[in-house]
Amino acid sequence: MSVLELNDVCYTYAGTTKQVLRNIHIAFENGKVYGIMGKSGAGKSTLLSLISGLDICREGRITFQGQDVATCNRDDYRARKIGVIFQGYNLLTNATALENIELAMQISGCKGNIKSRALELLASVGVTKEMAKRKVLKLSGGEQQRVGIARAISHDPDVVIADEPTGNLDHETQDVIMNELKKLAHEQKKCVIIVTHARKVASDVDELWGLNGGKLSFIKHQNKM
Ligand SMILES: Nc1ncnc2c1ncn2[C@@H]1O[C@H](COP(=O)(O)OP(=O)(O)OP(=O)(O)O)[C@@H](O)[C@H]1O
Repeated sequence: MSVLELNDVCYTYAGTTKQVLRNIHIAFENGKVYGIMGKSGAGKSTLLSLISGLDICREGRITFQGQDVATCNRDDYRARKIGVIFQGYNLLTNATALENIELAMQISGCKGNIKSRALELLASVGVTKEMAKRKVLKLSGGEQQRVGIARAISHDPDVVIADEPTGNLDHETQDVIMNELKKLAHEQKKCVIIVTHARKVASDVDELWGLNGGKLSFIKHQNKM
């Protein structure tokens, strides 16, 4: 069953006439990694803003577990249902890896022993206790992105959105981060949606889609599935 569905979604920015997204239909399921490729200006960021609840879908419908995202409490939706991973990591650079996770957990209202849960989360993506105590700027790009992944899943969202998550990383580290994202889908049964230009990443997802001229079309399934 799908966790997130887009039905006939169109989008035009206020004050403009060009339709940036045109009649988008897609159903995302838990346990899969989706890749969305498209040229610069194809509408990828616009699509992610709608999916993540940063912007409201006014034409067509986006539903999360059957509920219309446009009419639900979007602060709650963003704080609890969706996790986001950014190309530039967007971590608090003056804070340690552990503090980044603890803060995210406090903001999203997590209860219990936040420190030990944060350390567990970091360990689950390969960040050791020693690394967790370092300021994030003293971590490599790949290590910072692991912290970014831990933060994105710190409130246990069903859907994890990654915007060019490996864009700043070398090929070997791209593989490591992709493996972490695949683990989230295949072992933790999250729905992982990756927007990417990287062909290597695109070749490693379970379902690949292309965004072209505002239209989303299916490209392929991963044979390994
Ligand atoms: N706030 C805005 N107001 C008006 N038009 C916008 C706005 N933001 C984006 N656009 C236009 O919408 C289209 C899609 O932009 P979007 O940022 O979604 O593309 P993208 O595929 O993410 O591009 P890139 O890969 O370069 O980040 C572009 O033509 C862009 O100029």
